[in-house]
Amino acid sequence: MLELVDLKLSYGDTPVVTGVNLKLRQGEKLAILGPSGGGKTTLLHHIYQSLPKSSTALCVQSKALVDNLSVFHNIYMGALDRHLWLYNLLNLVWPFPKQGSAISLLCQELELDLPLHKPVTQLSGGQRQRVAIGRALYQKAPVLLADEPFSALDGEMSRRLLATLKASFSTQVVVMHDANLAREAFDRVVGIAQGRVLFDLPAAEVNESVLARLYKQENKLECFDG
Ligand SMILES: Nc1ncnc2c1ncn2[C@@H]1O[C@H](COP(=O)(O)OP(=O)(O)OP(=O)(O)O)[C@@H](O)[C@H]1O
Repeated sequence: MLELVDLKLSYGDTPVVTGVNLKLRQGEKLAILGPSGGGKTTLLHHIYQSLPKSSTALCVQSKALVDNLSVFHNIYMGALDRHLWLYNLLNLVWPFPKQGSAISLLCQELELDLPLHKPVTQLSGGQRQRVAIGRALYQKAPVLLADEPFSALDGEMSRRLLATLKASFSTQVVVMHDANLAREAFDRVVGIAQGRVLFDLPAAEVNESVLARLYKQENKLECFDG
């Protein structure tokens, strides 16, 4: 579904991703791990640009929520492309019961016990993340690209929500910092540091030594395969 060959990305004259080769197959669930500043978000955005927008839900910190809108409106935005503009406009002004029930059910699934009309500015960081996940789920696209979607949630809730995502998105690329969760819930794990792919392994082969080498790459860069 996507093959990146010798990919290079930069901001202005500063290269941040170099020589990346990466294949993403349909139905695959891929986690991206690596030290801060290593190029994970930059790579994820490039992947988003390379895939058809109609089949891809993006859940990233920078494009998170519209602050002056409610939980309902922020989640409903995921479905804007499925309806005509007039339906969207009417529903945004005066939510239809059908959309209200569907979003209410989704919130229950996300363990969000909140009034749907509550402005998202009044939510905690973890609640906001779940609204953002709700919007991605409401888009009903087959592919999910997400950047640290659970960073503000506890480990157990993250596990439960990952199971929900697994059932809803056949293909996933998720940037995360929790290596245990990455190994448990994904098929493949890619390790990135200093803009390079240091390993690309089946999740079962990502052991402590592979992880230790990934996070100790400050001064030397060496690719390895476990
Ligand atoms: N808009 C930007 N303009 C210039 N440089 C940028 C920009 N965004 C990121 N960078 C730089 O590119 C490099 C890679 O950043 P990126 O956000 O992709 O890393 P990351 O692995 O996702 O980090 P983190 O885990 O901290 O989110 C960093 O050195 C960062 O400072």
